[in-house]
Amino acid sequence: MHRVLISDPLSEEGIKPLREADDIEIIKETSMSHEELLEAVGSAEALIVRSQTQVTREVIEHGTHLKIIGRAGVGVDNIDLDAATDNGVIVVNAPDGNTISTAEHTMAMLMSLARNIPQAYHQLQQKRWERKKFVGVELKDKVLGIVGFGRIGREVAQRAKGHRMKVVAFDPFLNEEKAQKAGVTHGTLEEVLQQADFLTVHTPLIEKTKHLINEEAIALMKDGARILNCARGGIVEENALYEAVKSGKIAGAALDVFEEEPATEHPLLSLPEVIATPHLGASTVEAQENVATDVSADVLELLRGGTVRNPVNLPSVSTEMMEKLSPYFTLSERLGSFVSRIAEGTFEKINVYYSGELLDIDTTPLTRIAVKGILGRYIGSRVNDVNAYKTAADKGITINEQKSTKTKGFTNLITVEIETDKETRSAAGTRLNGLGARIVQLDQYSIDIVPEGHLIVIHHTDQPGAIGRVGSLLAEQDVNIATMQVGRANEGGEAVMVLTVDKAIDKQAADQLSEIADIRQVDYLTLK
Ligand SMILES: NC(=O)C1=CN([C@@H]2O[C@H](COP(=O)(O)OP(=O)(O)OC[C@H]3O[C@@H](n4cnc5c(N)ncnc54)[C@H](O)[C@@H]3O)[C@@H](O)[C@H]2O)C=CC1
Ligand SMILES: O=C(O)C(=O)COP(=O)(O)O
Repeated sequence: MHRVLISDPLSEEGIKPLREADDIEIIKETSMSHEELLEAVGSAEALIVRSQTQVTREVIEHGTHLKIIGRAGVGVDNIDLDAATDNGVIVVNAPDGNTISTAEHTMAMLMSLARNIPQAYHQLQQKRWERKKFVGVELKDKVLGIVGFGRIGREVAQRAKGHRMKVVAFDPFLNEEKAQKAGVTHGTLEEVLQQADFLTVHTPLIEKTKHLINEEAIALMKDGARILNCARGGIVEENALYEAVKSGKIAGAALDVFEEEPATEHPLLSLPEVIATPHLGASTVEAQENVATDVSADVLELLRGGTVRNPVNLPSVSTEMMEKLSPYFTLSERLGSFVSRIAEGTFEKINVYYSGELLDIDTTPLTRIAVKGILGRYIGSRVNDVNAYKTAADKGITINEQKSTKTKGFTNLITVEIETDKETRSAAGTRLNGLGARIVQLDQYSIDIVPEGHLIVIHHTDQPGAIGRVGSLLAEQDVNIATMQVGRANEGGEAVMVLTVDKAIDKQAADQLSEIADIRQVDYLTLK
């Protein structure tokens, strides 16, 4: 008998297949204390949650029999994915089931915001017939700025077009062609901020999107613009939003989510221009049935020894293959992270070439992990070697894996290349006997760096003094250079410097480096 613990409210209709299974015992306890959860998870093979239960490392480690965590919804930011992976627990979610409901909720919030519906209703309840106070704005011909053009962002765009709004969207995976197909205008983040009358965010909450809409971003927006967040608390910085609404810079905001939930005492709720719902985006009969059905199917499948449809963290390689491939996993992922960091533009194609002793083995898992390294720049921990291909396909990125007999003198060589709408960039790496992994080529330049720690990649014109100026500027920042590799196409021509440094530099230091004469591009990253 497999024990399944359900710790958040889930649709009974959706979990019917689990209820009806002879080999499943369900424990549904939706108001457990932390201690009760720790105890209950101890005997469960599956844990199914929504956004409420915080599935921390402590919870996962108490789940000594846990095989799978099912998230009946999209965002997995309440689940410690690293801890799940470390403990061999597969995490699955339900990425499609609540898209429509959340898009519809966003539209409800957009219209309520434009017409002050909650505020006016509140006044009526106080027996006040207020008409002058609640003059709204039309949506027609207004610009809706969308940040994050994934499943929900795209659905919101379609509906906003129905209201004859102009939609301008930013997403690292969106280019002119895809935008045109969707009938929206493609913009940079700055352009979207500058043009939006209403701004709505639909990204995951990951390191890169935390406080994406902060004081600086809001300053770029039109005076009197309005902001919506029906994605995750923390994408819009709450203090910055509070100050902007208080000062009148932002005319109003609609929030379904907060950095800390429940958020009944939040200062934003004291502002009359702010309307809010208690994380209701996915709370419809239909969405709840969809996500519960999807997650139940995966849980049932896995507990019976099958494969899951919506894995979030699952590394699935046979033990035998693992032995051959494992020395190359880290190298592949880091090559992917490295190239993705230096490539500019919208990613369109990923090419991975293998040669030498990698010619005769199935390198697909390595390609997947290279793709994971690349997409991780934008999607964070939600992409893994299992879902990397699907995620790339969803984003319209083609993956091409090739075997090549060109070894360039190495016994094994992996080359990861990204084609964007602007350029093609590549890096090649090898494992040297006894010395570990090395990145040996960046575009046309031969280099030799260990792919770990803090790196700075500088593209410049080969001129006397350039290296010295970089060294001095980093010294001023108290950044110690551990190694430096320089490559150039020809004397006085295009050149590259790759530095490993003892501590990470920040954007400000990188900007200062870019201001040095003859320097064209500065990228910095940490490989770990
Ligand atoms: N309020 C609620 O009840 C619900 C909230 N959500 C939240 O909505 C969000 C979006 O969900 P989906 O559309 O289903 O996910 P999705 O994965 O289909 O789309 C997310 C998009 O954000 C983009 N993105 C990532 N980093 C970005 C950046 N720095 N700038 C711009 N775009 C970036 C990705 O490329 C992707 O296209 C998630 O945070 C999810 O948790 C989802 C369902 C219900
Ligand atoms: O699916 C998501 O990401 C959501 O935010 C929905 O959250 P919920 O399942 O309603 O607690």
